[in-house]
Amino acid sequence: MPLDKGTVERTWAQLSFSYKDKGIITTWNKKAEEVLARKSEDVVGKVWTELLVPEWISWSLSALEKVQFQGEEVALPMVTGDGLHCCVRFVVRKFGRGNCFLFSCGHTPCAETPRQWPLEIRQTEGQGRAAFAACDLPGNEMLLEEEPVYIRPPPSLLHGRPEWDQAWSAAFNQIRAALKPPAGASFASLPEKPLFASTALVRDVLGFATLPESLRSALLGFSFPHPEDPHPLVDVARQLAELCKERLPECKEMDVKLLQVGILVQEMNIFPGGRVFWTLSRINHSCAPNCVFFAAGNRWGLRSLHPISAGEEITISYLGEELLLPTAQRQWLLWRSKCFICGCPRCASEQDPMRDRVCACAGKGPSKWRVVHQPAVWRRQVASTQGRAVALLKEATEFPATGQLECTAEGLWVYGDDEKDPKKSGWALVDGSTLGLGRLIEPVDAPLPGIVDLVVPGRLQSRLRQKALNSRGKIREQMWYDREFEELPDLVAAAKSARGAERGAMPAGFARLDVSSETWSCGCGAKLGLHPKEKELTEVAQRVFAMALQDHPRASAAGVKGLILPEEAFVLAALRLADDAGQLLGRRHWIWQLGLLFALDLDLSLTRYTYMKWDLAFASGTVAMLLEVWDWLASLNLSQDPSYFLHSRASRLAKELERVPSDAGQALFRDLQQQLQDRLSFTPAVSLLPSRDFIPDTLFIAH
Ligand SMILES: C[S@@+](CC[C@H](N)C(=O)[O-])C[C@H]1O[C@@H](n2cnc3c(N)ncnc32)[C@H](O)[C@@H]1O
Repeated sequence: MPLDKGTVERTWAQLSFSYKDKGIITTWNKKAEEVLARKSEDVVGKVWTELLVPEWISWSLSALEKVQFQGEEVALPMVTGDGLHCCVRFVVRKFGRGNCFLFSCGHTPCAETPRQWPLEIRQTEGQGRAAFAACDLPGNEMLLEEEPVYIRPPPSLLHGRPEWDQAWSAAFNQIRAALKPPAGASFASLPEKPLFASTALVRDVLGFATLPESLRSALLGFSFPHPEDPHPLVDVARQLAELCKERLPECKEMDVKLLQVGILVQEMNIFPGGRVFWTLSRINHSCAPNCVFFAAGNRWGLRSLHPISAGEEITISYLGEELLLPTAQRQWLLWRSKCFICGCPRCASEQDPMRDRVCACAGKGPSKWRVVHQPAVWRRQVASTQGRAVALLKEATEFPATGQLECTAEGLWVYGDDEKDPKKSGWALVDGSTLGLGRLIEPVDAPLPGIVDLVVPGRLQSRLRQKALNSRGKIREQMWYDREFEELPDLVAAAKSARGAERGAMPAGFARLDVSSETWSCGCGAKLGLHPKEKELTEVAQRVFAMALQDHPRASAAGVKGLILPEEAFVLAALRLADDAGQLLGRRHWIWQLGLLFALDLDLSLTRYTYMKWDLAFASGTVAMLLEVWDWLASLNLSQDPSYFLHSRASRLAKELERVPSDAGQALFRDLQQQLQDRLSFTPAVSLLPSRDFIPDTLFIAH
């Protein structure tokens, strides 16, 4: 597809040479100077083949000879001014046998060794075109960089136009279509909601209508759903196209169907920041991708997450943190925004580990414990440090346990048995963190991972309330979440007691959702029915934890993007929701884990935007939450390293912790701090997901 010269000249590297004059370079623009680190004055007048990697000259010449039409692509390995190599992908414009114009549409990063263009685009069955590795590709490496072909006009384009009168608003607000999930989809039972027109779609229309003809036809070469497709977005695009044709001068002469397709093609292929890319926009989605889209300042590209074998499909994720949602929710989001039902290996799997749930069998603790605290620990009649002591166990003593566990505000307790003298049987505390001590006892066979139980399901909300909430004003109840779980005491008890067993890698006792039958099957042989409250909790949690919350007008006015200003009632209800889900479904369930992420972001925001100061106990809890989410992610075996989701949060927290005053309990805190540092020692391929900024209004008090 030919590209418009005027448009590409602005940003793309451009090289032209004269065939008549034996290949002498006649143009070399600023972008070419930047990509190939060669000044125009050093290049113009030279023969262009001098810029090719010597051993690839004849290969490059024959590749160029094979080009028949304007708009075809060719990848040429070139030497930069610094003596490095990169492979530049050019769109060819040939002008007879006189001159050859080449516009770059991407390049590999400069390196010592000659590079090959990493991928090829091929037609697939059922998923349109897709990208495949052209050779074996290394992991954790930049594969290519690109300039956008097209950028959607900014919101300012819409400011102050005479068309935005009452009649426009009335018609615009009428545009909607029912988001009816297709029958048989995993998300078919999710509630039906309308899809509305947005101002971003109006920008799509104006951007498309004002494009030069040749670039418009280039855009139409990207994928989009058929204009008669029953998808609600297609319907919304048609209604908006009709309105724009009627009301906007730029669209008066345009065909409605063309405007409709213009919206759809942008929506399907656009990347964050409203950019469409020549190559990146041909890459399909996977919920366990092998590459990531990379954006840093004015540079965009593709980075591999793992080594990729030649011929393997290259995939990226169109989702952000939503990757941490269960299958039905991910599929629903992708269907809503990109009009396809994802069938990637993660979605096609029979099981959904995001919905791991406790089975009563998981409540059994290890059967043999060893004292690791010096000089000794007490065993007590009841699970409380106030309880009467029944036995003193010296360091290194090993003792059998019944498997009974009890969770109290002081932490997890195990019931130790004394066969010779039953009077000495009793409860021992596992971790002394609430007393300013470290680990007291450890299982003999399966040491517990190093995380300390500082934040447990049921206590997330009270933790924040104690530390930072303003109790002066009466908090308005949130109507969207009112819990009624009293009818399920047994389950709560089972989930609570199972807490100790939920750690680290998934123990055999965990119930995993068998997607095909919508039941949980446990390693112990139990089959659990669909939890009646899970659906209800999921619906709310999806809104609260997994989707971008609305920008507050004040934040937008201040020009700050993505800020969230929650009401105190909202924050409390969100934490209560996580608490309930954690108690009912266990700590490995996604709602509890996303609740921890939410709470972590709140903590970071509170210390940034209020006068709240860290103290040792609170800061230890924040680190423990981060470490718990990290370990959960690691145990899920997603394609991304947990640091992908957590690195930027962890590094911000590590900096914050330097300000925490030291006092009693320091050993535990230092241990947590060290664990955080250890995880930060690995730099992720990209860290795309920074913490959310919550700007607490007047609702939080300073301590
Ligand atoms: C950015 S484009 C990707 C390239 C596109 N396949 C093409 O033919 O140019 C996004 C569109 O590709 C398709 N797509 C992407 N990932 C897919 C997947 N995992 N399964 C099915 N279709 C997918 C959908 O139609 C989606 O709207």
